[in-house]
Amino acid sequence: RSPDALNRNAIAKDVEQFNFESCQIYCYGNLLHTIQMAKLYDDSKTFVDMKLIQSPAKTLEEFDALMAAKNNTPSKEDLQTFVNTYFGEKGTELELYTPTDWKEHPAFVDQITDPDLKQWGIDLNNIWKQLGRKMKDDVKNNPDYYSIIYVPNPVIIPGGRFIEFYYWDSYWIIRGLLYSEMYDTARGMIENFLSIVQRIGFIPNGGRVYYWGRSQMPLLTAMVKSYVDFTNDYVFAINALETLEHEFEYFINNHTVQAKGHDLYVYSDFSTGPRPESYSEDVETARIFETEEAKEAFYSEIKSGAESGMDFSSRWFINENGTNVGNLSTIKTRSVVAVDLNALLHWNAKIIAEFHSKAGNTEKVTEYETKAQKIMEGIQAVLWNEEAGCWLDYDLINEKPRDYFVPTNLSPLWMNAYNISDTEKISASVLKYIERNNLDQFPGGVPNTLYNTGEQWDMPNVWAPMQYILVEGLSNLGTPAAKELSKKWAHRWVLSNFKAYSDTFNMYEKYNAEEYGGHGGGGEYGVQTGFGWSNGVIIEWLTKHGREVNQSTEGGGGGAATTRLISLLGVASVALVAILVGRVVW
Ligand SMILES: OC[C@H]1O[C@H](O[C@H]2O[C@H](CO)[C@@H](O)[C@H](O)[C@H]2O)[C@H](O)[C@@H](O)[C@@H]1O
Repeated sequence: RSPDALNRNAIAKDVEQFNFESCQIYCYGNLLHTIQMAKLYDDSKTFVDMKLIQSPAKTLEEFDALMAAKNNTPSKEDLQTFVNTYFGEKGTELELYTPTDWKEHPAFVDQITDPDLKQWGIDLNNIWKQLGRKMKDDVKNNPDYYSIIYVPNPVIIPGGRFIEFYYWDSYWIIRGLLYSEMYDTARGMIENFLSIVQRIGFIPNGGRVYYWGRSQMPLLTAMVKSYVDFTNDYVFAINALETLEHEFEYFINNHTVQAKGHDLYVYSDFSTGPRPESYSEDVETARIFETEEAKEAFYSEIKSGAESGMDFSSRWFINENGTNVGNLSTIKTRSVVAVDLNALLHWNAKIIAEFHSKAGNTEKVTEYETKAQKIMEGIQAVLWNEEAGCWLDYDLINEKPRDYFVPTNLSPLWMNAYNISDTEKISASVLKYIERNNLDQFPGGVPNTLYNTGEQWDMPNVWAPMQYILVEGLSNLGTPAAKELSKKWAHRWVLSNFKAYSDTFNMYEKYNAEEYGGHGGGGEYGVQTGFGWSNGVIIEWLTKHGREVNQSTEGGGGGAATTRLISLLGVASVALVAILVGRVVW
């Protein structure tokens, strides 16, 4: 099927509401094109994060005047002068913010036995203060001067180049905050998202206008569920219901495809043009396409990949032979029915039904249970693969399952998108699938795919949210063998992240499956530190596993215990050298 078979009539009723004035500067148009193609900055995201000094209209007028004066061919210096004159520093719209509910010693720290890991838990809790941001009042008063989208409450950002909120990152950040007992900050972030759905109709990929037309994994409803599980505040959930339903409908209305007679869902973007934050990169990759139409289709595929959060990965490559061997120019995200998105929409419907049940709205309970059931039937009929013994993404172009490992293949376990009465059978098949793909062999965690393409969501990179999906999914499955593997992988992840932290005092956005304690790389920007979701997952697992995990337990290659021994040996040799030269060095 061609992606044009998507129901594009419904497009963008919501996207049309995305009428920020500053989009004329930051989302599309000649100014964006000219400045970004001049490559004034090493990271293309820098320019679109800079604030305007004049209004968008005045800036465009001045830009047109420059172009006219320079015969439409301004030099790089002319453009740099223009940017220096009409744009301010990036990131000045945000202030560092220490959340008022931050606690020095949250109770989770007392769950950790190993003294080094306990200190790490304290350090991670401290990092929330470094990642806290609040918007300056000027953003509220003059939103047209910024690419950042105004939100009323402080946020915790991922870190590094990611200085604004990101939608799916926030799920693991919010869970970490809840374990750190920062309930107000967590609720504030959820309220920001609710306000965005009320204003715009959907949640963009991240908190910038240039992410127009793409969302990310719809985890808002699950964020509310997490908050309720910690606080029992069902009134909050019930008050949010109308907005949660709206977001659910946004996905259903704009992401539906048909496969084997079932309605299923694909990641899909609705804007035009290259990604503003990676503009020249996309234009250059698109050079291979001859027509404007083909280039535009490529831009859509690429932005749909960003909507999935896995930007980028061989998971989305479909070449002419129908396999995943390829590169970014073969990206076909909109033709891949993604297991995670479907399981997540099923989960959304179930949670919305549960909140309606608390409110006593029986008709709505039936409505959402029915929606959940329909999605589940599609997942079972199209995505469950008896031969593989697991769920697999489905290729709409070649009408066949994609038998390539991605952690999201197991996401129905995490989101309970399977028939509980099949638990034993599913457990046996899924464990065989894990064995067949040798997924337990990696010292640094389970990689995102088994193919090394140089893209950041491929081998050997390994990501906290994906480890979370695997570990929590196996734990949910609940059979002794699945629980044992879940625990083993959780301990391995904690210890490997700890090794990286002990070596560098950094938490990374991604790690390296092949190297115990190694960080990730590849893709179009350097590895980032901070880092929101990595910290959130570790805080949750230190809480859940802190009594058992310690540096002498298996961490992949005997890692942490060996590291400790090596550092002790290191200290001993420094001492020996000091004695030999007759000086005391400490
Ligand atoms: O600028 C390139 C891309 O950066 C983002 O993607 C990556 O970081 C996000 C924040 O941690 C994360 O949510 C995403 O999964 C990462 O791949 C951004 O989301 C992309 O839209 C952007 O093109």
